[in-house]
Amino acid sequence: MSKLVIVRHGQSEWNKANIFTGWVDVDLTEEGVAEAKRAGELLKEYNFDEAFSSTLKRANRTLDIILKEIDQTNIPVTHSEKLNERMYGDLQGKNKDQAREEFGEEQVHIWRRSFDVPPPGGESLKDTLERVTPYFESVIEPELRKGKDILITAHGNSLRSLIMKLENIAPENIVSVEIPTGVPKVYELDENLKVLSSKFLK
Ligand SMILES: O=C(O)[C@H](O)COP(=O)(O)O
Repeated sequence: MSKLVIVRHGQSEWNKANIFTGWVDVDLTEEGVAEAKRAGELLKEYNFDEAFSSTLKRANRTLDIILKEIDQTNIPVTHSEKLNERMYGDLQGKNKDQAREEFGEEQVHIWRRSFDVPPPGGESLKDTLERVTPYFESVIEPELRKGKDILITAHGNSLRSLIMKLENIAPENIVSVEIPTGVPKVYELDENLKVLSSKFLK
């Protein structure tokens, strides 16, 4: 049996300002740092063999803060842009409320939460899933199959892709899945990587 823990980064400066972020490399806010510390406190009983993160600072800092908090800064850490947030294209840098005024509530909701409609110049969730899943299967799954316990810090939409895969969620049902910032979700997996249990730690 192995454990997989996924954590969305703590609140970022652009989460706070309600701005589409995507690949823009913004930092955590003070509250985001506090959320990451709290995630660490909740993970004190866990012993990780390895950790993975994106190449974006908000996820990397979240991981660093958690590892420091649980006193496991010596484990191997791998960074990959395959785990980066969904590329939000022309929406990056735009305030989400202003985008709703400009393009309409429904269109913005479709861009944010539909499975296969990309925002202009950006990635759909499907595009994101198509880069996250092969990476997970080729790099992270082999470690889980060895019985290793793994921590991943990443982003709202890269983690929604992963959750779709792990929980076998159909494209029409992923629309309503939201991942809070800084709250660890723990999966217990059997040797075939079937999910035995999953829960958010609070
Ligand atoms: O990139 C962003 O703006 C956020 O991290 C995720 O945004 P969303 O909830 O609009 O997909």
